[in-house]
Amino acid sequence: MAPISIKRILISESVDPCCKKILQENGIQVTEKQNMSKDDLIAEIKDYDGLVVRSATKVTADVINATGNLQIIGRAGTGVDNVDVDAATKKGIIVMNTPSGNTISAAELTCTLLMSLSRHVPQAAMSMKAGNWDRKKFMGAEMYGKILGIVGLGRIGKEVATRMQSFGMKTIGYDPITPPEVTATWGVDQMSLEQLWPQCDYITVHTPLMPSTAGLLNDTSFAKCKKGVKVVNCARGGIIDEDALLRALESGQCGGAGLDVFVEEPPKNRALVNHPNVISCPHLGASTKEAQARCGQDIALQIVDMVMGKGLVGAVSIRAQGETQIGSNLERPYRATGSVQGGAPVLLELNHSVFRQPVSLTGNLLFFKAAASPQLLPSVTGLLATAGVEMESFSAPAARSGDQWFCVGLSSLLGDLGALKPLVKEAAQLSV
Ligand SMILES: O=C(O)[C@H](O)COP(=O)(O)O
Repeated sequence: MAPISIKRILISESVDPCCKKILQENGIQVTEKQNMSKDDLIAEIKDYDGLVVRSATKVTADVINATGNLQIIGRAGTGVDNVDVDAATKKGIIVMNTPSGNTISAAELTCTLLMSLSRHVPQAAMSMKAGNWDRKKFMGAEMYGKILGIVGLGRIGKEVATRMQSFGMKTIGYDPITPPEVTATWGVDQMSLEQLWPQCDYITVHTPLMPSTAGLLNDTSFAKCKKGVKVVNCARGGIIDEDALLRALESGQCGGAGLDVFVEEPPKNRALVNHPNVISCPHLGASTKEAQARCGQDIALQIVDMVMGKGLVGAVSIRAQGETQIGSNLERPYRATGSVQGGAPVLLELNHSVFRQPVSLTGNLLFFKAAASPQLLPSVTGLLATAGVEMESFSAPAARSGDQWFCVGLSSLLGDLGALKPLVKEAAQLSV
């Protein structure tokens, strides 16, 4: 990968100081400006080669179109739903995130909300502050022996599962990508959502917000749940339909909700926030010193690597090298562009969170365009193994969703695409 020149970076939110320090040590000029309006950002952005954000900065198409020489949008955190990745990709701007820095913090907050819901800790604390001593009102329930449904079994879902198992909970889950045989090794039985809803005493969601997950818990799914089910959302506002949730809380179908995220932040839906069985936080999932230090460091080092031509770690979109966009085939909010020559596979250095592999990858995914035949995958992986390419894990997500892309996660950075060329040729023959 050729080095990319980045001289000036704007950090538009509160990002750990180590980020600025690392960038400056590598010769990049850094400006920090917080709480900018959209107009301020549009006026400012044209002077920068890079932008570092968290979730509050809305990097819309208007902002992206106002950029002059912007090369990189770095998200110090996981969710990129505040960035118009399509608009950035069209303009050749690389978008990258730091998907693992806040995993533990988000999982710990989820567990905190699950346990707070079971013992009404926030409500009891408020009652105490009001001068009361009410031991009857806050009768709770044990977590022990209860069933926790985890929708979305990526990094955070996995960490939540193992923590809550230590409280004696039975964990079941659903994920369209992570294979059931993998989650079984973490003690999570996978099943369809239809099977999952009626079994759960508690449900927690850990998916990105995208068309297929918006309103995942809605009137219909709440109706299928056990009466009094308690739900937690530390992922993204809108995965649980807020109006449906309020109706379910009012009817008692939902016994309580722990919410860290909202459709609008700060939330306008005061009836929801003020409901006595709702406990909420102002999007604090990643707000720990440890998570912020990791995310700040990760994004700075990833940008420095990119500047030095060492590769694109954590990229959720890459600079287009060819005509074909393959991301839209993947039913993911991420977009990948790369050169696809005559249907041959392409090596993309992409954020492994796209496929949320069960083990940590270095960020390399190998895509194969194939005739939607799951039988092809063993041939391809066999081919890679013969060539001595190590694979940490692999999946065929596209085959599962009925389209025509295969993906293999590689355990090491291949760096030199040339090393893969003979394989690419052979795999292409396999795929036609
Ligand atoms: O997507 C994320 O990383 C979390 O929601 C945290 O967002 P934040 O960086 O704005 O706290």
